[in-house]
Amino acid sequence: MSDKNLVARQAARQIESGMLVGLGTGSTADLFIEALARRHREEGLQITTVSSSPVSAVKAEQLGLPQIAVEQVVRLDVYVDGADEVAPDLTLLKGRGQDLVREKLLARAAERFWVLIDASKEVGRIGARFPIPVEVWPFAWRAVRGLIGELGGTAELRLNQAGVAVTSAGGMVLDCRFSDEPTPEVLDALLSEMPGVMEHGIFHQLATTVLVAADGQVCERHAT
Ligand SMILES: O=C(CO)[C@H](O)[C@H](O)COP(=O)(O)O
Repeated sequence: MSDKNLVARQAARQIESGMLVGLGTGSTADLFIEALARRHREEGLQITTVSSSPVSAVKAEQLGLPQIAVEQVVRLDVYVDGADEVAPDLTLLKGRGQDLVREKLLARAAERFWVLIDASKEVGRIGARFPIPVEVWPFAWRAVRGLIGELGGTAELRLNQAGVAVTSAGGMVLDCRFSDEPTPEVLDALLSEMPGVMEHGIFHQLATTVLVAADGQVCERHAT
């Protein structure tokens, strides 16, 4: 069994009947949705789910998981998702999947936020491997790129085979790099208050537990 599958199953085992569970997006989140659906089907686990993206919503529906719309959510018991990078203080980098707005909304509304990774996602600092995704209103992308430049960063408009990549919330994505990198805390604050920004991929002080799989074992790291 792959490390991703192992960590997904371990997280699914920790879900209890009666919970409202937020479903993340990505290949690890997909494996968690499958493991959760198996428990619902075979063990009669009674749960309600809410999805962070149309892709996860379709998957949950196909597997028969009860769902509510994100519009109905005020608080949820647990949000479970993957990440692209995890720093030692449990700051995350997310957003390769382009569903940042709902992902952060659910992560913030959750009592607990469990992050599922394999050890390859652990980094010394956020942005070590991937650029920081910044989701922008389409009309604002050049202006935001200019503001990123004023902070000493560079920003590249994300493209895909169809041309410009458009997120599930209708935004465009600037993949940003900072040579003289501000701390994640400072960058989080600067990007969060920047006009034209819908959301960004730094998840600071949101994860409560990171489940890390390596060599067939899962260990848990908890926020202090
Ligand atoms: O942030 C995300 C989507 O926006 C994903 O959780 C992240 O990209 C990890 O994906 P995967 O589990 O496929 O490695």
